[in-house]
This record gives sequence, C-alpha cells and structure tokens, in this order.
Amino acid sequence: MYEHESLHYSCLKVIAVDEQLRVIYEDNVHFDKDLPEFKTQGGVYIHSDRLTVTSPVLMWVKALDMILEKMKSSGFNFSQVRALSGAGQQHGSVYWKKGSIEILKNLALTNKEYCLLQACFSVANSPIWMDSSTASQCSALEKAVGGAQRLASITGSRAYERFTGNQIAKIYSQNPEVYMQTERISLVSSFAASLFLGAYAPIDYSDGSGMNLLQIWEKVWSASCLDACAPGLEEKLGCPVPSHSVLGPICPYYSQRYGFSPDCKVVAFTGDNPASLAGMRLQEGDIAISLGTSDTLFLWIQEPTPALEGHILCNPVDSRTYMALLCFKNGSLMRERIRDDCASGSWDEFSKALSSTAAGNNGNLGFYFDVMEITPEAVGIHRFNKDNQKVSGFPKEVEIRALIEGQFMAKRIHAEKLGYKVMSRTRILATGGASHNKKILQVLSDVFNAPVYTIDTTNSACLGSAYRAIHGLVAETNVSLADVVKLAPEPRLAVTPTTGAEEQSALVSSFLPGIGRRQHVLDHWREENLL
Ligand SMILES: Nc1ncnc2c1ncn2[C@@H]1O[C@H](COP(=O)(O)OP(=O)(O)O)[C@@H](O)[C@H]1O
Ligand SMILES: O=C(CO)[C@@H](O)[C@H](O)COP(=O)(O)O
Repeated sequence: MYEHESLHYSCLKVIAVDEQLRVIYEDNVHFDKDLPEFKTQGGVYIHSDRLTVTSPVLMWVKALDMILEKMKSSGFNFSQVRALSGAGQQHGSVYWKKGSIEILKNLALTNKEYCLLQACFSVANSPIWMDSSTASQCSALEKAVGGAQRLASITGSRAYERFTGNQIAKIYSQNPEVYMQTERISLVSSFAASLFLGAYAPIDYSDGSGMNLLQIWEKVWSASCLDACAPGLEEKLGCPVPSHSVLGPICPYYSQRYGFSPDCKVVAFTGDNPASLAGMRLQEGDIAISLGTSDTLFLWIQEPTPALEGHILCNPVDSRTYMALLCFKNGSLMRERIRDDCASGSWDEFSKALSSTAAGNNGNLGFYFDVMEITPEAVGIHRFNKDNQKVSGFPKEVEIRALIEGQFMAKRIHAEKLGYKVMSRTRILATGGASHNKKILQVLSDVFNAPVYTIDTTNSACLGSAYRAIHGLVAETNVSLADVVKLAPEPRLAVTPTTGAEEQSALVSSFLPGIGRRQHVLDHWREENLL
C-alpha cells in the first residue's frame, strides 16, 4: 500500500493505492470549512495591498494532523503502507526558526504535532504562489545575473514574482532580523515531507526549479542567484536531491500515533505540477493540455531551450530530462465569448462551424486575447487574411476556426521555442472542459499532427505522488515510472490527424523549414508580440 498527501492552496488531500494501483482510500481536509479558526478564504489571506498572498503555516500542520486522525477513525490500516510521498503547491515557502530541528526530531507521542510545532516558524504566514508583491526583487535578480534571458538560461525561468528566491529576497530586505532567525527554508512540498521525516527534508530538483535559484543543468544552487537574493542562503536551503530519492523512514511519532510500520519510506515530495506529470504518466515526447478556464501545457522535453515565456523544470520522474510548463490565460472564457458572438451560445453550432471550414482556414488566422495574456504578454483581437493583411472581422465560421487554430498554433510555437519536438510517438493528452469537444480536439490533432487522447485528471497530483512513492522504492535500480505504473488505466484515443491536413494546412506548413514566406510571417507576428 502506498500513500500520498497533497497540499494545495484550498485543501489537503490524501490517496492510498494498493499493489494493483487501485485507489483504496481517498479523503480531504478543506481549509476554510474544516479549519475555520484560521479564517482563510480559499485557504489563503489576500492582504490589503492585493499583491501579498499568504497562508498560515500552522493551518497546514493542523490539516495534516486532522486528515491522519480521520484516516485512523475510519479504520485505515497504516501498518500496510510501504512508502509515502506528496506534493505541494509550487513556489510557496516555509521559514523554520533557529532550534526547530530539535523540536522536529523530538516529536513525542504525548503531544499533538500541531501544539509542538507552534513555536517553530519565524514567518507565521507563508508567502504562496498567488503572491505578486516582489516586482522590485525580480528586476534586481535579473539585473544581477545579466538579464532575463540569462536568468532563464540558468534556472529555467526568467524572474517571476511568485518564485521563491524573490520571496526570500523580499523577506530579507523587509525583515532582516526574521531572516537571520531562520535556520532553514523549505518549499511547501519539502516542508510537508519534513513533518513525516522528523528532520529537514531536502528540496527535490523538480520543485526546486520553481525558485529562480537552481541551476537546472547542474542541479546545484546558483551562487550568483543566491547572492542576489540574501546572504547565507545556501546553508538555509540544504542540498537539492533527485525527485525520486528515498529520504529515510517515517519518524517514530507517526508509527507510535498511527501505527505506520517503522520501515515505511518517505520519498521526496515535489510540486503539484511535477506530481501531475507523474499522475498523467507523461512519457518522452508527450504533451498534456488542460483546456480549462485557462489553458495549461505540460511537456516532456529532452533538450530544453529556456525562453522568456514558460518554465523549464527538472523532470520529476527522470532526472536526465526536463518538463516545461506553459500557461495561457485566454482559454475557455475566450472560446465562450466567440461561441456567444458567432454560434448563438451553442457548443453544437460552434462545432458545426469547425466541421464546415477546412484545416488552415484558407490562410485566415487570428490571435484572440480578451484579457492580458501571459504567453505572450499581449492583449486585443488581431485578425490576418491569407495575404497577412490585418482585417477587422471574419465571417462567423471563419472566426471560430481562426480562434481555435490560432490558440493551438500559438501553443505549438511556444512549446517548440522551449525545445519541444513533436515525435512519431507523441501523444497529446487532453483534459479539462473543452476536451469534451471532439471538433476542438480534431483541430488540436491537426495542428500538432499527433493523436489526441483524453484522460481523467481528477486528483492527478495526488495520484502522481502515490505513483512516485512506489517508484521511489525501485528508482535506484533504473526502473522507470512507466514500468511501475503499467497497470494504471490507459488514456482513451479521441481523434487522429486528418489525412493530408499537414500538407493542406497553411498553418501547419508554417512550421516546416524552408517556407520563407511563412517564416517571415511568423517573425512579423513575433515582432508585434503576438507570438
Ligand atoms: N463542449 C464544450 N466545448 C468547449 N468547451 C467546453 C465544453 N464544455 C465545457 N467547456 C468549457 O470548459 C470550461 C470549464 O473547464 P474545467 O476544466 O471544468 O474548468 P476549471 O479550469 O475551472 O477546472 C468552461 O469554461 C467551458 O467553457
Ligand atoms: O504557480 C503555479 C505554477 O507555476 C501553480 O500551478 C501552483 O503550483 C499552484 O497550483 P495549481 O493552481 O496549479 O493547483
């Protein structure tokens, strides 16, 4: 039996799976509802500047206590658990006060963990991924290392306000005494692992790549980034480790209180997005696309080329490779707006428009950003006809295809900019609301020239962590995660590329080398900051 905890921002979830990968236990603790004394909304505090966003670290400790108590009262057999791992929202950080290691080591049976740990944190409210209050620290970091692209080339991402290095720099500059009182800084993931371990758990390579501090190639902290953020930081972070590492056995507190076997192994915890990659069982060349409120792409990349947009992280299931994350804000809400304007608010009518127009849309294409986009930083509606002239409108069905082809084309271009290559074995794994629409998936398949599968990703980070726990037990013998999770349900094939779409489609041919006009057009769009 393998267990996993997952600390997101609104709840703590647990899943246990058996040897056949069947889910045998599932539960959660909802921060707002189950721990009302912390008075969070969605598990967080949004401060009066609207930029600072934090979560009380003791709420996370108490939630862990509560979920384990719930498992115990339901009769869950902890003694069967061979390994556990977990995931935490990325970028958030926890600050351990000097002397806390002793308290962690001595977690005793007589006290609830929550009570014991109260004195441990030098920062009571942890900065989390929603925080965007570190703009000045970001500029300073980029400047210190030689610019945004240089920082991306070292750490996988240009400076982002939520990334941990910038958060640490803010704490150091605003409260140097608090920083000095801190003996260890954990990510949310390594913090949760520390509780199970009864010692400071190291940060894993994959979640560590979301800090603007790790050299993703060498997998060591970057001295120039550390120096730019705060003094003496390396010591407070500890050495990063491969994501599949077994950190040690569970600490006696949990064996005594809940009946875990003393042999139960704690496998390094990681970020929620890396854990989702494991949960979706992504393999080399695969892409996962979540078509939800916003569109998110996860890519498995062999040889990444970090860029100013998107994030390159060390791959959580294979330390020799990488994963990329790309986020697009104008996803389903943008599609809904065009559906309402051009298809009387009906997805059926929207789908018919896609069927009645040809791949490539006779050269018509648009970029649709109702709200300021993340990738790229652009706003507005921009339509181009086959001669690349800007036009103010399209017939309704042309508009619908232009939107969907434009959205997927941008995804492919940005993925390729990060070093992604479509391969003959590439599978696109689609999830989220719009993945129920086959006509949309057909366009996706044609633009990437790869089959599209659908998967259920409910709890993918949680499930991924259970898979990682199993993998951790055998990873040292070079067994891959894919081998370990062979028994898990396969994704369902939804659509394959339309025969000849690649040749017909002006869109897709724009990716092929040697078509000067199209390359020129792409360059032009880039200059206009549309790609
Ligand atoms: N048949 C459909 N075709 C296209 N989009 C759809 C369809 N059904 C639902 N959606 C879109 O899915 C979105 C919700 O996706 P979901 O993955 O549930 O969102 P979230 O990101 O909030 O979890 C809605 O905004 C809706 O526009
Ligand atoms: O900031 C990021 C990724 O860079 C977020 O994805 C956090 O990791 C929060 O978790 P989710 O909202 O994806 O669950």
